[in-house]
Amino acid sequence: MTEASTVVRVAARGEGVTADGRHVPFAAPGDRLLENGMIEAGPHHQTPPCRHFPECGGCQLQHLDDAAWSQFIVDRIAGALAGQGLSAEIRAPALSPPRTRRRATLHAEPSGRVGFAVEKSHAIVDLAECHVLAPELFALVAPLRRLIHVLRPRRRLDIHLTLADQGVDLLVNGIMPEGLAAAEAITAFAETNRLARMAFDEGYGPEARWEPDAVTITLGGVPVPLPPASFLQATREGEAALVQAVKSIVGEASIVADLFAGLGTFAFAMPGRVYAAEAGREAIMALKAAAARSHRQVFTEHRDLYRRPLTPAELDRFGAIVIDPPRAGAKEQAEALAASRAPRLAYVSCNPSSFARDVKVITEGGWQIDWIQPVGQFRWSTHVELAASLSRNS
Ligand SMILES: C[S@@+](CC[C@H](N)C(=O)[O-])C[C@H]1O[C@@H](n2cnc3c(N)ncnc32)[C@H](O)[C@@H]1O
Repeated sequence: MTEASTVVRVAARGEGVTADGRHVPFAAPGDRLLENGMIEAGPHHQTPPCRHFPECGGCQLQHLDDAAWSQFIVDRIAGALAGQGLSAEIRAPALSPPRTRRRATLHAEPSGRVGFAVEKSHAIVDLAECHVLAPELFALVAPLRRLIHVLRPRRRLDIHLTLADQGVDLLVNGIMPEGLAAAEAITAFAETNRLARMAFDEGYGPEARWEPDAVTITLGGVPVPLPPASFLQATREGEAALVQAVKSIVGEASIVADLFAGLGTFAFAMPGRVYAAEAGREAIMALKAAAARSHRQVFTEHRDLYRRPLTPAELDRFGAIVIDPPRAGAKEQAEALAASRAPRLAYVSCNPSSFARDVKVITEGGWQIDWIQPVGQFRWSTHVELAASLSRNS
């Protein structure tokens, strides 16, 4: 029998919850809350691997072993569905290993501190180690610190790092360096660290100061031009798990719609003809150029799917539909999907709450959820991603 003080689950924000409903920070399922307020570690409580945990805002769940983290992900999805009166088969989550994050935003203070922001604060943890970033990204932290001392920013900078085909693509927001000393320091930094690109943006758009070769990211075997700070799935492993799930849903459909297509993560993985819609101008132009160059049958449309969702009649032309909206979900598009007669739908989501809300609308139109593949690509964080298979039942 479970004691009242035993932690039985992890809440959406990451704290443990006891059988009698008390919230306990940094407690894992199986831990016990003692009378003196201390936690007695249970079998799923692991020693956090990083010295910066829990101050660093990059991770919230390093005290959970992988089994408990998986269960958290499944519970989060099941809970969001239950909130809408829904349930579904939820498969075992595909977890990305440590040190595989290929895209991250770090912050730098004028003092030279470089790292993630402290949870619920503006302070920055000066990173001495990181167990989630790909080694290529982490290797830049110390050299960045030295560069910041030369650039002498007046305010905090946001540094977007992306691992591209040619190396790391770095975009620094908040400064446009001027003068010879800065120019020389930037060139030396980019050259020594073999950067693919280094760009700066002070609010008027990115300006590349280093880009020896055109920067690309290969998606589905196609090198796609990579605009600075583009959306990409956070890890290669996460991308592969989502792509595999989407491919199994789409099957042999000869024409597929990829809605909220980004740079074409799913469009370029599809076997047949693809229609790709995306509101980001740079992204859809990159996708279009890559499709033309690689002779892929991908038809692109620069379209705001919140203001102008595909209509049921437009959707009915496709053998399968893939939708991967931002965190807010796709309320307007979900309403049209509910009325569409397209046979298959792959809904990819980074937010179980908006997913459940949209899927509720879609199922009311005669669809059913076949299964859900969760993906944990933000290791030790409370972010949850998923790909869901839906088909018409009437
Ligand atoms: C979660 S990302 C998915 C991108 C892509 N499917 C991938 O896996 O790389 C969501 C995409 O939706 C785009 N987006 C945001 N709002 C949009 C809108 N109103 N209409 C169309 N696309 C939008 C973003 O630019 C972004 O590329």
